[in-house]
Amino acid sequence: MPSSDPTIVIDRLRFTYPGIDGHPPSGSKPLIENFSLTLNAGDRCLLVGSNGAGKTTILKILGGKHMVEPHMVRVLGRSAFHDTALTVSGDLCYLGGEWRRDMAFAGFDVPIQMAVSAEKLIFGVGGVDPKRRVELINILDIDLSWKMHKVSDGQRRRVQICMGLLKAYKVLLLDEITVDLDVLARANLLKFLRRECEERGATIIYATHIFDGLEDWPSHMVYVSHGKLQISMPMDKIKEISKLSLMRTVESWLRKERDEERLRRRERKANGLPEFEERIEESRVTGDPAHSAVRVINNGWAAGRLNSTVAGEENFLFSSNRVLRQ
Ligand SMILES: Nc1ncnc2c1ncn2[C@@H]1O[C@H](COP(=O)(O)OP(=O)(O)OP(=O)(O)O)[C@@H](O)[C@H]1O
Repeated sequence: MPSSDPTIVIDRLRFTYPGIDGHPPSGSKPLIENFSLTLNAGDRCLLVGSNGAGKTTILKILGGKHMVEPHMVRVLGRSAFHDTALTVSGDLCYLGGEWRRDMAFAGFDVPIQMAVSAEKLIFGVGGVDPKRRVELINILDIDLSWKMHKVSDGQRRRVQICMGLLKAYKVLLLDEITVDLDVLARANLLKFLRRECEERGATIIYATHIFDGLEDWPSHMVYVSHGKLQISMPMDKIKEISKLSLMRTVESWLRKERDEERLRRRERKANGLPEFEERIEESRVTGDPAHSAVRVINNGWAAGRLNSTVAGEENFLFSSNRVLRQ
């Protein structure tokens, strides 16, 4: 029986990406601010927002990849960053950006395109219920003899998703993982995920820009803009308020946000200010490159259990910051 305690509690979350010394650059504005959300066992929450709104950041914080104060984010009553047993046990599972590029296999990062069979990869994941494994192989229609360096992107993704879902998680965080899947594979996967919530009481947060086949999937919707929670509602409430389809509803929210943003930019410009708000990083200021000749070389490196890629090649104007939890 699933416990009646909430599975996810976010309480006035505030987060700023760390600078080179592991601390937020002084004077920087938090990326995520005053963000609260509670979800229970069985909830399927769609996380939506425009590019750069903060969805991935929120999922990574929930997945224990960024450090925040322990009381701000509780997953299954624990702090994911401080309590590594949450992810090690498989109770908390995060499938997102880095996972799409490399995959965690038996505790190691191995390239997704190596000359190895799907069978070897899938059966290499230990501590798995064999019935669940067979079910996932069928749902994702995987041919176990596929060699990973000779399959299509979508086929490779199916193997990867299968591996990611093998353990019976209690909380699953999905950062758009279905981009390469064909319509059938995506529909089957969504059906499977829904059943996981209904029958096992799993909680899923799914960040996506693709609304095909999602009309009746979520139990909750969360809309985030500029790191702030705009809407958090059960799906039936959303349907009461908006008579539009899910995609059109989200489109109307984003259009309104963009129009307001454009108006703000026009006003800034009219007042002689730079059109785009300047962002403070380290002791340097970045923003509209036309207004700032400064190159950004900070990569959010923080000591301890955080690492990051280091850019700073001569021709790079902007680095793609990446702070990862090992
Ligand atoms: N490592 C980092 N260091 C500093 N800023 C970052 C870092 N990663 C992301 N950001 C900034 O945080 C903001 C939110 O990024 P995030 O990836 O969470 O957005 P998103 O909603 O997932 O966007 P998308 O829909 O494009 O995936 C962006 O403005 C981005 O520039």
